[in-house]
Amino acid sequence: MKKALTIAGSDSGGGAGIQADLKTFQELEVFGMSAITAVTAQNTLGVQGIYPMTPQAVENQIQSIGHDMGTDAVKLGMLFNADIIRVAAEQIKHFHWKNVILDPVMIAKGGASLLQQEAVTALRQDLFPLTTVLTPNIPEAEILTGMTIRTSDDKKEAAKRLLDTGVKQVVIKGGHDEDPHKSTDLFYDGSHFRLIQTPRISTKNTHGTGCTFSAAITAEIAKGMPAYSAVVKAKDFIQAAIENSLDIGAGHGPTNHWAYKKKQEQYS
Ligand SMILES: Nc1ncnc2c1ncn2[C@@H]1O[C@H](COP(=O)(O)OP(=O)(O)OP(=O)(O)O)[C@@H](O)[C@H]1O
Ligand SMILES: Cc1ncc(CO)c(N)n1
Repeated sequence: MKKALTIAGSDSGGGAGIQADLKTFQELEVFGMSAITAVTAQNTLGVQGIYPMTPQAVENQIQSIGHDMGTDAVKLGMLFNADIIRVAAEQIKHFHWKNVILDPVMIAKGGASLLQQEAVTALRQDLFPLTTVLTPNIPEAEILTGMTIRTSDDKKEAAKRLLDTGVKQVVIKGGHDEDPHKSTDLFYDGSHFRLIQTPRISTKNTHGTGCTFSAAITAEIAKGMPAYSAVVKAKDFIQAAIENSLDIGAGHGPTNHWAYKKKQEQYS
């Protein structure tokens, strides 16, 4: 049984954060474990409250896993502040964990800040050098590179700049780009650019798309799949999850974590 650890925030609404990660791990048949960085009071309408854990609490959770169970891959999501980022980086180094997927979560849909502004430097300095796959959306990639991203060439330039910081591979996600027909993610490993494209689905139910996508990458890497193939599979997973999204709540509803597996079963 392969294992995956998510170090991230709790979403009481169940569509993003730790909850999305564990649901995705379960569907992709890896054993999911978690270290919670913050508890959010959240639903499909927005974030009503954020309660960060102490850095010690985060450290202790990671150590409990490291000393006993170990993990085949680690996913990092909402980390909230620089102290939590430092603790996560130290523990990843301490346990020599190599498959690190960093989703640099900054702002929730609706605008709530899930990462303190001054923590961006810690993210770059402490975590980027340990990162196997970085998965920013367009606004996050803009903040991390200091450039505006509009065109496909801008995405490529941003990907190059991100690799200069020590990250091994990057996927710049296309959920926020302006193409009304396609949602295009750009993968870059330092030598080849690859575009992963799917039809854009017209829906308001996109809460947790980013978390689910990077959790699927993590699960596949934990099972031994190379990074690019893991990203392609994760794109299929999130496409099915958005296509069959759940109309729960009055705002941005969650994606459907069952959909990918159901689709596989139908065709087999
Ligand atoms: N409307 C859509 N139709 C098809 N694919 C989409 C759509 N929106 C997002 N995606 C895909 O979902 C994945 C996550 O991308 P997105 O840019 O939404 O992440 P994010 O902004 O980090 O998500 P979150 O809102 O959870 O933080 C990507 O693979 C992207 O291409
Ligand atoms: C806890 C949490 N992590 C990440 C996101 C980004 O989708 C969110 N909304 N909530």
